[in-house]
Amino acid sequence: MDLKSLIREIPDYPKPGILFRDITTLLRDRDGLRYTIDFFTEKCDEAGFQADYVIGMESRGFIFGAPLAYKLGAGFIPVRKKGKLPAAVHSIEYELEYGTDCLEMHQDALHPGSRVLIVDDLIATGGTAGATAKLVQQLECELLGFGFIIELRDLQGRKNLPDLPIISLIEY
Ligand SMILES: O=P(O)(O)OC[C@H]1O[C@H](OP(=O)(O)OP(=O)(O)O)[C@H](O)[C@@H]1O
Ligand SMILES: Nc1ncnc2[nH]cnc12
Repeated sequence: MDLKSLIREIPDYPKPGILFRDITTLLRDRDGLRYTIDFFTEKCDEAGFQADYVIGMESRGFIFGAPLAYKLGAGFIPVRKKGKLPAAVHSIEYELEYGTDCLEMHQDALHPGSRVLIVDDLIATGGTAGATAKLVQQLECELLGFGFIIELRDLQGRKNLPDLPIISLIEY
């Protein structure tokens, strides 16, 4: 399936100079959504990811992370923007393609030795995924790799990630 044809492009959103890759047009397409999750699962199986947990980052990472966790037989752990999680958290600040932000994860969500896969809709600069990787690695977990629906190659986000397998379904 031509997944690229289901991604809408919005110039100058949310700031001038940013070409926003809008996944809502993929999500509303029933065949596209099913194909995306099934294809993502297949790629994770091919990569040999045997995850105990899929971690997804707020908010678009939730949309793909939770169904992927279901398909892989893993649990799902949300990493949220500052102040959204109710129990004690670990926090980390990071830079976005268009700003800075802070991510948090519950302190008791992971235990040393947990096998973890980090999933998001898109990697741009790699700031979000890189910060999440640091959170996970501080907890002595086994980070298996990363999965993205979209990778913006020009921004070289991979440079901000540890040297681990990376899956991306669509590249620009
Ligand atoms: O590789 P990076 O440069 O870090 O950019 C990628 C991140 O930016 C977007 O999230 P955003 O923070 O806009 O939040 P949202 O998912 O709530 O829209 C996207 O969903 C990724 O999480
Ligand atoms: N160009 C882009 N399109 C959609 N989401 C993004 N997150 C960071 N950069 C983005």
